[in-house]
Amino acid sequence: MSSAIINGKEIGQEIRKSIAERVQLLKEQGVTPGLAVILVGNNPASQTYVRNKQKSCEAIGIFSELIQLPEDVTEEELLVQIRSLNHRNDIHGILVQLPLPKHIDEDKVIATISPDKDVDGFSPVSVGKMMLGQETYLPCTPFGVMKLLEYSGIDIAGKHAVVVGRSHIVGKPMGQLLLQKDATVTYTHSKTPDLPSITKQADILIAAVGRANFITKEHVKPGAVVIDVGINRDDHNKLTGDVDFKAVDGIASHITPVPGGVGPMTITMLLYNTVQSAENTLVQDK
Ligand SMILES: Nc1nc2c(c(=O)[nH]1)N[C@@H](CN(C=O)c1ccc(C(=O)N[C@@H](CCC(=O)O)C(=O)O)cc1)CN2
Repeated sequence: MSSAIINGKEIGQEIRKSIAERVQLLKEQGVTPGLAVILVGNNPASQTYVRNKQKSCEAIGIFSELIQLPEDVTEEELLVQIRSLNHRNDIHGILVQLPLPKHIDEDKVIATISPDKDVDGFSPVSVGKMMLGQETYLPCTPFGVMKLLEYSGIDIAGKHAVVVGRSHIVGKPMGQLLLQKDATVTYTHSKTPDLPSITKQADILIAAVGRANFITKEHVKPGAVVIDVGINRDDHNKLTGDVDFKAVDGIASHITPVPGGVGPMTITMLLYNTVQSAENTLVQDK
């Protein structure tokens, strides 16, 4: 029997409907949520993601502004743009599309975004608050995975979750969010010896290693929930996840496809965080 598919496109659409209602309520109170997106250089994948973010904003009534900077922009020029956006009342969320060119210090750039507008949830303040379980903007991809599990009725408490990958933007926060929902979390990565012996213990397996088809049937316990965060392109530019879907289908109880799984949720949660930020300004004004 095939595994149940967790459809991120459908779940994302459902969440976007409720975000759109919140946008309407904000507009009735004189606030239009605004997102500024900074894109440096000509990376084709980044251009696509940014275009999709803008289209998604437009579809639900969020104002979006694109700031395009050349590949050779200096770090200081980029920081000047961010500082200026930090002060604008019509901008509630700021994101810098990653990756950045090598000559720019990504950490410094992210730390310059005001924590109040850090709708990507990447800044040291946001990460620190998340670690402490305090209210903050959660990083969009792991936040989206949590919503996929919730909407699919998958219990987390008491489950063994294994995260494969330790990036700042997915692997590390993913484990933290699962831990906060009372999972027992094991972090693994590409250098973990005998990886299958650990991943095979997972009730919930998160693949966020950034290698096409890295997770095969030898890694998966029958009945596990498999979440594929990978966005890899093969030589023909075909999108492939970190999980060998065909091999794992039928072994996992639930699985996310690529495309159409986690990816659409990343943008949905960005919209969610931007609207949350706009709502926060109303609370602060009171
Ligand atoms: N500032 C940020 N940079 C990057 C982030 C991020 O969250 N913030 N994440 C990724 C890229 N990303 C968003 O920026 C992203 C990746 C994939 C998708 C998505 O919808 N994927 C679709 C397929 C789309 C396609 O055909 O290419 C899917 O999986 O169905 C959305 C957003 C790195 N940078």
